[in-house]
Amino acid sequence: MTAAYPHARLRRTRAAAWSRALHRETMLTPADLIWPLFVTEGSGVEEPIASLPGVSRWSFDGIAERAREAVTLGIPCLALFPNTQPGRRSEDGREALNPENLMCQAIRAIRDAVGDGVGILTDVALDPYTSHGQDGLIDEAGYVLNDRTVEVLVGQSLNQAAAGADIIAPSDMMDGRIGAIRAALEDEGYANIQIMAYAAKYASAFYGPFRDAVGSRGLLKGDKKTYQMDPGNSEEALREVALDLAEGADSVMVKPGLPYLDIVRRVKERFEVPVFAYQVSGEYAMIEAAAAAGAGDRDALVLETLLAFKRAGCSGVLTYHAAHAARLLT
Ligand SMILES: NCc1[nH]cc(CCC(=O)O)c1CC(=O)O
Ligand SMILES: [Mg+2]
Repeated sequence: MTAAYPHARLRRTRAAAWSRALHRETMLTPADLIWPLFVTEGSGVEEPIASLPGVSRWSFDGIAERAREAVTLGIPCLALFPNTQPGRRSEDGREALNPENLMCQAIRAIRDAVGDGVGILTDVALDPYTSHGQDGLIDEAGYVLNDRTVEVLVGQSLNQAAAGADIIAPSDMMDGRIGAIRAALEDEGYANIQIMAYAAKYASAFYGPFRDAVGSRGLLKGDKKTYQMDPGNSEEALREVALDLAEGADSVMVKPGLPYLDIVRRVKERFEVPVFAYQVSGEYAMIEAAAAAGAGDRDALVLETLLAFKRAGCSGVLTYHAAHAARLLT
């Protein structure tokens, strides 16, 4: 044991700004951020999303512009989510396999704009492409079929890989998809494409604004509780992570973020692998609403919450505040 009061005074090192800087254990930099972007059709289009104030869907030219901004801001990675046109959504989500879908075109627009100046993370799941808003194929009763969905997810992953994705990020929570996708990537010569597995993704009430952004909120009947995790579970998250790592994931994701930092910590301590968190749409909206209501300073709320992810053990955070935070940090 070290000295006790009055020899030990923890306030000593807090007394001056220089000393607080010197003793700070955790740092947040723009390199810790992944910036999610919503893609829509057309050109010169910016569609604000009402439930995500400050976030818009962009057509390819706008996506390319955001990529240039990311390079300037030092944000290393973009995550893409499409708002598929209603006419291209179907029961089986086959638009996910179209080499000309919004995701693939956005990948190419980013490459044309900045080359490999940013990493491109692509979401694998069928919800932006299905007419029923579920992440996979369903039977007559509406149950999401695991193994048949995995086959489609493999095709979706290869489609994204061919378009130039750097990180394949399955967010669907089907069993066995990481192993199937990894095997297919190896077979097709994509040995260096990363997989970031949404390993512990919970059936959360915080996803509402995202479903508006990709246009699936009105389509979704029921919930996703037969595949996403129960918020009461923590041991199960470790099991999910163990399986995804064994199947070939390079890094794992915990989602949502702030209410699940205990999971981040347990995963980091147990596995010592790169762990990421997704500060989801409802969390973003909550911070924006709090700031708008005068309940706190927006910039301070943003930086404190993002720093908390780093302190909990995250290598990085997927956040809609990425660009704003990076501007505050540079
Ligand atoms: N594959 C679905 C998916 N991918 C990312 C999010 C939510 C992200 C957010 O709320 O920001 C969701 C929503 C869901 O599971 O219904
Ligand atoms: Mg799993």
